[in-house]
Order: sequence, then structure tokens, then C-alpha cells
Amino acid sequence: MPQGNAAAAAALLDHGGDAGDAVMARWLQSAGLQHLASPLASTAIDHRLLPNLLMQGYGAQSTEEKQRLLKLMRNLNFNGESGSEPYTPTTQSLGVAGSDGFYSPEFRGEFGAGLLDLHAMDDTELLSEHVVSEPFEPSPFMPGDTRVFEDDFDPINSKLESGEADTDASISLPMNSTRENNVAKIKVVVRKRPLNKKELAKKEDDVVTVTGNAYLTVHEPKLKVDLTAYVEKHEFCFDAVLDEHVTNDEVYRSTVEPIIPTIFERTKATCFAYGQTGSGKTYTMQPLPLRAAEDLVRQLHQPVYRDQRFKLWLSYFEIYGGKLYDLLSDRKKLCMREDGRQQVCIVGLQEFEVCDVLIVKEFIEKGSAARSTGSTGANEESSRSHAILQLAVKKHSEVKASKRNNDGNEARSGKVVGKISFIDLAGSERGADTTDNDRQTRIEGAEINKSLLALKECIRALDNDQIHIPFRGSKLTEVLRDSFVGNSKTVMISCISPGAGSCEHTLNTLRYADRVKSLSKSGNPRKDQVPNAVPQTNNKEVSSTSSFPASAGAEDFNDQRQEKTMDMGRKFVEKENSLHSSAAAAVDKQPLSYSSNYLSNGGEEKGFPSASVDRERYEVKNSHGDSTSQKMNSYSQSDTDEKVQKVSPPRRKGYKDEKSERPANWMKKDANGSDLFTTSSKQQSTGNYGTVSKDEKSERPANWMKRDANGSDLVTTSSKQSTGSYSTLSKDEKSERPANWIKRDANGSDTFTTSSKQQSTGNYNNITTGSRLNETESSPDGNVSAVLEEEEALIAAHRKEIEDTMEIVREEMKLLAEVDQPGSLIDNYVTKLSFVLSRKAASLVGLQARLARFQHRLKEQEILSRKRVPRQ
Ligand SMILES: Nc1ncnc2c1ncn2[C@@H]1O[C@H](COP(=O)(O)OP(=O)(O)OP(=O)(O)O)[C@@H](O)[C@H]1O
Repeated sequence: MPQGNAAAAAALLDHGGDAGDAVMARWLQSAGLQHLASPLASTAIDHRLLPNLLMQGYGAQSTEEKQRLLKLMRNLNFNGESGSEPYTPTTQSLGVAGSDGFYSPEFRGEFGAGLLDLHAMDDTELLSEHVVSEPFEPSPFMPGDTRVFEDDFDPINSKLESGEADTDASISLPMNSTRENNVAKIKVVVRKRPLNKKELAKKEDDVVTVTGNAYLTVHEPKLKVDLTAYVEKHEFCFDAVLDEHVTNDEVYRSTVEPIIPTIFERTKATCFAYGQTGSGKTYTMQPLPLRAAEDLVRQLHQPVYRDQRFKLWLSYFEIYGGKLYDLLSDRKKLCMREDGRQQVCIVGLQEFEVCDVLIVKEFIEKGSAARSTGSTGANEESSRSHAILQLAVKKHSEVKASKRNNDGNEARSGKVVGKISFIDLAGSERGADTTDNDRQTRIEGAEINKSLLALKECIRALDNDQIHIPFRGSKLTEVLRDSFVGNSKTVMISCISPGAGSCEHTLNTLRYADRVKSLSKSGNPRKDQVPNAVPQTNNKEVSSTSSFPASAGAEDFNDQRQEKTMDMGRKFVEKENSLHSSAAAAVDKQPLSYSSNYLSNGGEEKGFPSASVDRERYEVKNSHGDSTSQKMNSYSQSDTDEKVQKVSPPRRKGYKDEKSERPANWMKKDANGSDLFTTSSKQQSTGNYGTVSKDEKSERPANWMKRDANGSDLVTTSSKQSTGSYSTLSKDEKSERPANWIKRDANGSDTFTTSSKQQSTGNYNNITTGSRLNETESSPDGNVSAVLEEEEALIAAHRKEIEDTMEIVREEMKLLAEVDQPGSLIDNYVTKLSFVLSRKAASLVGLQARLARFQHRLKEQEILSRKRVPRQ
């Protein structure tokens, strides 16, 4: 660099003047590129050209301008590399950010949130700042040798190894296995709130009666066909039932308090509230962390923990529309990453040390105020998100003051001993909140729905000690991943509204709770309780109608039930291994919203063998007040028939609808484990996989795809499709097939794309291979989640396209600079320019295609959701 420029650069460092886009504009103008204006130009220059530009008198003429230009370029980190590496910011770039103010407000102000801020705006910034993964306790399911980590984690071992003799390790962390065993792995508690003002004003009846501390009855008002009113009784039994007089303190004592000591014993506990909007979830959940923090802090003050530098940390975030936001940091968007050990880190999440309980209150208030809420008919301040407050006990090793990470987030330096997550779920019926709503609200609802389903699945898998925990089912379960493995404890508080107007939702909530409990291996609700807590009359009725011997007491019943449940656990695993069963499971995983689109009018739940795996329940129905039946759904219809004399109304009334919605062309696995779609002829033409236009039909037969042993896609057809014959598509053929043909996405999944004609019918557009086939994709939620995924992909692609463009522009600038050099070869210039322009065009066309696909998908989703949810 010439002396003058070097001097200018030096002067600039001191000067600290603002970089003006006027300078940039002039500079671009002189290069004939004024239309690029400041943002693009500012990032598209090779720094090696800088001396040339300055020397040749491009742009900045005065010393001051030159200084500004140089400063600008320094700030933009003109190293010719950063622009092409969108997701791996270097420490260098961070350094720049820190020292040169890359993200300084003055630059943001001048260049807006344009290209300059690419990295600042997206997840990368978060990742780069906080990607240090927490040293969580390794999962027992984690592949590879985790011994070192465990040893590292284990305070006892680490103490011994490090030769620290100041504390007796065996005393320091008493592993009280008896105590741990005494705390149930899953506890399901129901809380009934009092009638609220609105319900009282409407003179609504209280239809929920609580008997003892574990039983409740819902008296459902019904009408006979001849319009005579009658009451149907539904009885439930849980680990605890708390009536409307129970205080929040008592709720704490019966739910969270017993878990607190286990937090110091490496337990990851989860306490969540489930229930319809306005049922009291927030009211119930909000005080719990406060009380828990009190107890945790008290424990931490014990010398044994204090000496080991145990500390309590709090974080509070929400999951809204499948995205994470920090409620204690201005709703900053967070991203979730898995580290090499498959441990989940929420990148950028702020954690605050809790030394004093009062601060917890403040945090709760602050976080709750930041939470996404909206108004519903049932609740003026209805939660539209899942809020997760975590209290983590961490052990901090002694760090020399000089070495201490001085970033104000010491939390990261500690190792998690145990933690408890409090989750205030969004209203359970929000999935049904789709009528007359905009796309955002519908997606919101479907997201909620999906996560509630996934949560239930995880809890079930967890309690069945399944190896495969389906935590990838939703963001919620992914976030809670480490709470689903190892030592975990779950408390579910089902909140119910007592009013007659909420009866259906109340029943749905109770059924969800019942299913969570009853499907678990330890789901033996009242084995340890006095059986005659059940009203005598019902006991009798149960005995007389159930398949169990009349003499069998509740204990026997429970024994059998438990046996059955364990068997169920086994079967569930088997089921997981079979694709067919997996498909059946998808049926089982119907939305919890019980919205009208999932409900038929009281149709009986017919046997669907694999799906009925989890139908066991203990719901006593006393229809018309004169007969009671008990349903013990089993694995097969025959089993059910044998044991059920009178079938109570379906838990999910939607079965009929679901069945009719589900195409017969369900996926099966053939003998070779290939994915095989079967279809009936009728559904070929009307099938949910999309109707086939005439042209397409003539071009290809009834098109079901099968993967043969070589991994090729086979097209199979039923006999009625006379034109159909097996044909194997070669790779080339595949590229020729019509638009609405199966496509393999980046993950190797097969995706059906449909033509516009097919949009309105394509319920099952995405078909993913693998054992979890269509669990979400075949459901309405699956469709929405596909939209969300595509949305993310589109945004990522857009970002990538901009970065590519920047790279290309950089090359163009270089070309221009070169061609202006004396003696430059024009041929060279032309060839290179042609190449660069082709790349530019390809990049743009790719993005346009993706955009069009997404628009198409949005329309499709819109049509589908309108079709599914009849206006009320
Ligand atoms: N057990 C209770 N005792 C007295 N009032 C209650 C109780 N439970 C809830 N409430 C009141 O009912 C109203 C709704 O409760 P809350 O906001 O907790 O419902 P929610 O289930 O969280 O609703 P959403 O899902 O819409 O957020 C609040 O005004 C709350 O104070």
C-alpha cells in the first residue's frame, strides 16, 4: 500500500469517523455500478483491490474520504472469505465485531439490516457467541464411550481423581436411591379450578366432582335422540386429584416438592401443566418455580453443596410457532443445536444465577410479561406459546480469577447436576383454533397440537424404557430431550375447568392425562391406594361388567392391568419396528385438540389392531345412570371383544373420520423391508395423495412407488389399473417424470410434489421413508410442519443466495478491475464474465423455483385446513 494510503489508514483508526454510504455511492458510481448502492458494494470488494482503487482514484478523493473508505472496509472485514461462509463465523469475524464495531449501531444505522448484517441477524451470531455446549450428563443411550465424561461429571469420581480431599465425596453427594425410587417417574395430577365469574354469570353447572384425593367424576350433560336430557358419568383415577379449594402451596407440595431432593442427584425433572385455555395452567404453574427455587436455594446453602460450589441458574424461554425466544432477553430468537454428544444446547439462552428467591419472582414476572399471548373466548390473556422456565443446579469447579470467563455468563462454566423444567403449555384445544383464523394462527394451533402429541409420545416411551424416544417429534420435545433420558421425573398437572360448557374439553384433558398415565409401565394409578376409595356402586358395576373376575379386587385389577401394560410396552417396541405398525401409530397420534374435524358424532372406536395398542384405560361409564361399563382396550379387536361387554364412547371420537380420511393406500413394508404403497382402485382417482390428471395417467399407470432391493423406485399398480405394470425407473427416467412425481429431498426422503390441480386433495403430500413414516406427515399437523420446514428452507436458501450473489459480485468487481489494467486480455474477461453471469442466473432461478414451490405449498395448506375444519 502506498505511503499515503497507509497514513490514511492509520489516521482513520484514530479518527473513528462514520462510514458514509455517500462515499460508497461515489466509489461505485466511478466504477459504473452506482445501482448497487451501499450494502452490496460494501461487502463485495476484494481487499486486494483496495490499493488499486485508491491509487486509481476511484471513489474517495480527499484524505478524509479515503480514511472513511478504509475504515469502512476494515469494518466489513474485507478478506474475501467471510461472505461465502455463512454459518461458520470465525473468531476473526468475532474479533472484528468486538474491536472494530462490525455490528456497531452506527453501521447498522447506516446500512440497515441489509447484507452487512447477514450474520448478525441470523442464528449464526448466537451460535458464534454461545455455542459452547453445556456439559450435560451423558445420556445412557449415547453411543460411544462416555466414561470419561461421566467421570468428569461425577463429583465423587472427579474429587477422588483430582485428589481433592477437603470433602468426603461420598458424603458430598449422597445418592439416595431409596428416595429416588420412592418418587414416581411419572406422576399425573389433576387440578380442578373453581367456576369463574363468566361461568357463574351464565349459571353453568359444576360438572366435576372430586372424590377423595384421587378420583373424580365428570357428569356430562347429554341429550338422547328423543331430546330427553340425561347425564353420562365418566370416572377417572389419578395419582392425585386436587379440587377447587386446594391452594397453590398444596399443589406444590403434592407435585414438585418430592422431586426437589432428586435434582441434586442428577435428575432432570419436568413439570408441565396441560389443559384447555383458561383452565388454570398459568395460575398453577407460575408459583411453582418460586417455591422450587426456595427449596433449592435452601439446599444449596447446606455446607455439603456450598463447599462444592453448587449454584442455581434460571432461564426462561418460550416456544412459539416452532421457534424459540428468550423471555428474559427481549424475546431474542434462540436456536437449538445438538453438540457432538447429541446434547441439546439452546444457543444464546441467557441464564441468571439465583442467589435470592425474590429475584425468581422478578424473572417470572418479566418473562411472563414478554410471553406471546392473545385473547380467546375463554381467556383474555391466553398463552399462545409453551413457556419453559428451567432451574438448573450446576457444579462449578474452582477457577482462578484470572482465568474466569468474564462474559457475565458464568453459568456456562458449570456442569449441570440436575434441573427442573416448568412448562406452561399453550391451551390444549388451540390446535382446533382454526376456524376463521389466518394462516399464522392456524399454524400456531397445529404446532401446539403437534408438540402436545409429541410430548405424550415421549413420556410414554420414557416410562416404557424404550430405547427410541421420539423427541424429534416437535421443538418442545427436542428442547426437553435431556429430560427424557437418564434419571428423569415427570409431573403432569392437568388443569380442568368445571363448567358444563367446558365438559368436552375437560374430558379430553382427562383422557390425555389418563393415557399418559395408564400407558406407562408404572401406570398403576392407585395400586397403593385403598380400593374402596372408588364409590362402592361403581366398584360393583365395574366388577359385574368387566372381564375380570367379579371377586377380583382393585388390587388384582391393577396387577392385571400392570401386566398388560408391560406387555404393551413390549408390543409398542415391536410396533416401532414395523412400518405398518408405525403407520397405525400415526393414526393413534391424532391431534389432541379434539377439534370438530377430529370428532365424529359419537361413533364407536373400532378396532384398529396396531393403533389400539395404547387404548387401555380405566374409564367407567355410567350411561343413562343405569349401566356402567368399563373399557379395557387391548391389542386386538378380538381381545377387546372378549373383555368389553359394553363399549363406552370413544376416547377419540374422531376415529371414524380419521379412518375415512386415511386413504387405504397405506404404506406397508414388503418382505425386503422396502416401502410399499398399496392402494385401492377407488382411491387411485380420489386418493389423498393427489388426483392424477388424465395426461399424467396416460403417461404413467396408477403410480405407487416401491423401493426394490437395489434401492430403485418401483411403480406398482393394482389390478384394476389395467394400464399399470411394474416398471423400474432409472435415474434418467426419474428426471423426466412429471412435476407431480416423487422427488427425493436433501434428506433422502421421498416427497410427492403435486401439480396445481392436486393441491387441494393432497393430504399426504410428504411421504418420508423410515420407521417413523408419516407420523406427522400424514396428519394435518404434518402438513403444517412441512410448511414450516419449507419456510425455514426458503429463508435459508434466500440467505445463501444473497451470499452467493455477494461472492459473485466480488468476482465481478475483480474482473472489472482486471480488465481496466493496461494490457488486459478481453477474451479472458469475456469468458470469465460469461461464467460468472451463468452462476448468477442459476442461483436466482433456483431461489425462484423454491419460492414458487413454497407459495404453492401455502396455498395447498390453506385449502386443506379450510377443508378440514368446517366453519362453526
Ligand atoms: N385454581 C384457581 N383458583 C382461582 N382462580 C383460578 C384458578 N385457576 C385459574 N384461575 C383463574 O382463571 C383464569 C384463567 O387462568 P389461566 O390464565 O391460568 O389459564 P390458562 O390455562 O393458563 O389459559 P391459557 O392456556 O389460555 O393461557 C385466571 O384469571 C386465573 O386467575
